[in-house]
Amino acid sequence: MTLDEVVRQIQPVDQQSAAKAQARLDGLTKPLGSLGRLEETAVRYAAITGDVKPNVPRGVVFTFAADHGVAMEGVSAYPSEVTPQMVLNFLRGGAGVNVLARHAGVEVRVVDIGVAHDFAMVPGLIQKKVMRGTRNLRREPAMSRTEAAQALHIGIDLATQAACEGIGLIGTGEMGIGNTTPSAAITAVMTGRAVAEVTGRGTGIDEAGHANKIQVIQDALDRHRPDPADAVDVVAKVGGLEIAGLAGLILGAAAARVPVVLDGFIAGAAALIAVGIQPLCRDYLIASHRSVERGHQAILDHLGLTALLDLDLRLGEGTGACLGMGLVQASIKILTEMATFDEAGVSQRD
Ligand SMILES: Cc1cc2ncn([C@H]3O[C@H](COP(=O)(O)O)[C@@H](O)[C@H]3O)c2cc1C
Ligand SMILES: O=C(O)c1cccnc1
Repeated sequence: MTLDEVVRQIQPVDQQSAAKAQARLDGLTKPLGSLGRLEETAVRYAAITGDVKPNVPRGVVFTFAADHGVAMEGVSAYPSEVTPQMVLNFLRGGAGVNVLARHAGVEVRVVDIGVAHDFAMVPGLIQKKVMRGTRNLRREPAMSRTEAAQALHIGIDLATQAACEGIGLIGTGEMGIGNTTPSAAITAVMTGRAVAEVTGRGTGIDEAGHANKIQVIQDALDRHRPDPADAVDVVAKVGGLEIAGLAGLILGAAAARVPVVLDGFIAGAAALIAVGIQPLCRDYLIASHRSVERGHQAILDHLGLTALLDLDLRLGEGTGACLGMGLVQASIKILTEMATFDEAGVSQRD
């Protein structure tokens, strides 16, 4: 599918199914509205899928890995070698996302979309490398428009394929040392906020490192002047391969009517790009948690989303998404397994 085809395929969510799900929730044995955000989540699931009696879906979290030329500017507390090292850790099942995915009963799929390392044939790794890391966005565009489009398509294809396999819930994950820098750049451009307002400390840089990171991002925006009305331009000039891949994943999932559970700040930046390309895909998003990273709240506000959890997480990988997917599963069970007042013979309110 071309990007235009995917964009055209995305439809508004189904308000009739939402109303039916809400009516069922209102008839369950509990004070009206008392399951709060869980009810809202079940309603959103029904609106997205059009299914008012859903089975608990199979879930997959996609962890896209890529490197960043801008890491050479000292914007991260960790070296770029960590990116491929963590990819191998994901494949062995030893990372945070693996643990929380097992806890939620969801699968992790690890995608090399642009790691600056040549992996041997590693079992389980989805090899889709567009290039060995982006260019240093302080000095030149991170990617060409063609490279960004390639990364978007990889995400679209993976979501489309997952939907064909019957996957009913998709989570976003990422790994890429330096990637809070392009994410903050995207956030500044797409929300119109000042760079300092949306730039945080990522893996834990100090005060001086933080000031440098803000300057690096400001230099990039001054140099490239990305056009907020053209989200592909933004992700190409100041983005990352995993961010473009995740934006494609969101678009592909929305086109297939599969709900997407967003992780934290980097996922949020990808969502800004996806929604910039097709505003309708916003309604296919569920925000799992509010990240510690400064700027994440600005993204949630811009998208009109409220996070389900606030656990002071700042890891990424898809860790928060796994927890959020567990809550989506819980909300579906409430919708389908709980007894109504009639069924249970419980008296309704006067
Ligand atoms: C061991 C380790 C595991 C990680 N897992 C996710 N991240 C997270 O930290 C990085 C972003 O922060 P920054 O922009 O400051 O580099 C990304 O790789 C993100 O996924 C990790 C970082 C480290 C060091
Ligand atoms: O919110 C996130 O996704 C995040 C924050 C800091 C570092 N890595 C990821």
